[in-house]
Amino acid sequence: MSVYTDVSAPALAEFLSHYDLGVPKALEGIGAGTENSNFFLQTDSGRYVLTLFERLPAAEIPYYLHVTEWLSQRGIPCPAPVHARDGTILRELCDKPAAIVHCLPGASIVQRCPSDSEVAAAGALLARMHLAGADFAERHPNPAGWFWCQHTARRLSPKLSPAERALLVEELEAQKAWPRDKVPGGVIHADLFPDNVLFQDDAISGVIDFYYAGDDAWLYDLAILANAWCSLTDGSLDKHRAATLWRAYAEIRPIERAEHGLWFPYMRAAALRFWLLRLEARHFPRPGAMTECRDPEEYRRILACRREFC
Ligand SMILES: Nc1ncnc2c1ncn2[C@@H]1O[C@H](COP(=O)(O)OP(=O)(O)OP(=O)(O)O)[C@@H](O)[C@H]1O
Ligand SMILES: N[C@@H](CCO)C(=O)O
Repeated sequence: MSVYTDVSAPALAEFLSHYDLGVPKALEGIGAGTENSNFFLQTDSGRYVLTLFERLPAAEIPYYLHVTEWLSQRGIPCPAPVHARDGTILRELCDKPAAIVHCLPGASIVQRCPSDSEVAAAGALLARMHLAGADFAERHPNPAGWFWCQHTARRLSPKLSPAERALLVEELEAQKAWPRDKVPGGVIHADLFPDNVLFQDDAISGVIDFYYAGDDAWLYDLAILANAWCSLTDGSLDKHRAATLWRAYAEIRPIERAEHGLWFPYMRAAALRFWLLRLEARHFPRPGAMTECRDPEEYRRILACRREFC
């Protein structure tokens, strides 16, 4: 569970006095998620999500809120920020940057494999999101892109076992040659795992958690989905599900010839990135009241399996 900061009733009341959202009825900490403190906020005008940003510097947060506002205005079901009376979308609560966004209906898939139709829906939604974000003007390099991977690998190295360190060194050496800017790209979500997609009546009703979004290759975003939605327990790729994902995506954004040869390298690059992300969370944990740590081994296994393809 992840709620790093407790919000008292007086602090909430002061915060809400800047918004036209009516009287607060309930504030409930959300257990899922690892990065921020999230709360369902019920007021007499509706249901919202209150986020206190625990990791991101305040200066970077407006980008994420602008992206979701832009995409939601273009038909992507994502959490549009609520504007305070003075027009701002980012304020401060308990000495943390904080925002209120609209609460989306539906529930994510938990403790089961996504079905073919759910995988296809996720692929199609990702393609729509890429196209909807194509004209978004703010530039923001992928915060967990190649530069971050190299930096995090150096930071983690003394904490790793000899076998983990050897794997990391080999991967950095192999992956440094792969092109990252010669293929179509733009805003990518970069964390579209099943827990960040809400379904209602078999259709996607919400895409959440844009706090890793940034500019990168669109195919790399699809590779993140392939690992997250189409991996078996042993880390191997369910090729049937991956083909379903690819087809559904390509029907909406046809994949260019230059991208085809990068499909497997990008899955491997995406596996490395999430292995590092989880290792970082394990070896450099943030102090938190309730913290869920995801297993780095899952992504080490996925990485080991993707190495067999390229
Ligand atoms: N706009 C929203 N509408 C409905 N539910 C939401 C919304 N935002 C967040 N949630 C709920 O809160 C949970 C945690 O949110 P989120 O995934 O953004 O957490 P996080 O800590 O920011 O990130 P991460 O998943 O990367 O660790 C989600 O699983 C979902 O249940
Ligand atoms: N989706 C990431 C967590 C960061 O949002 C993971 O599964 O490691």
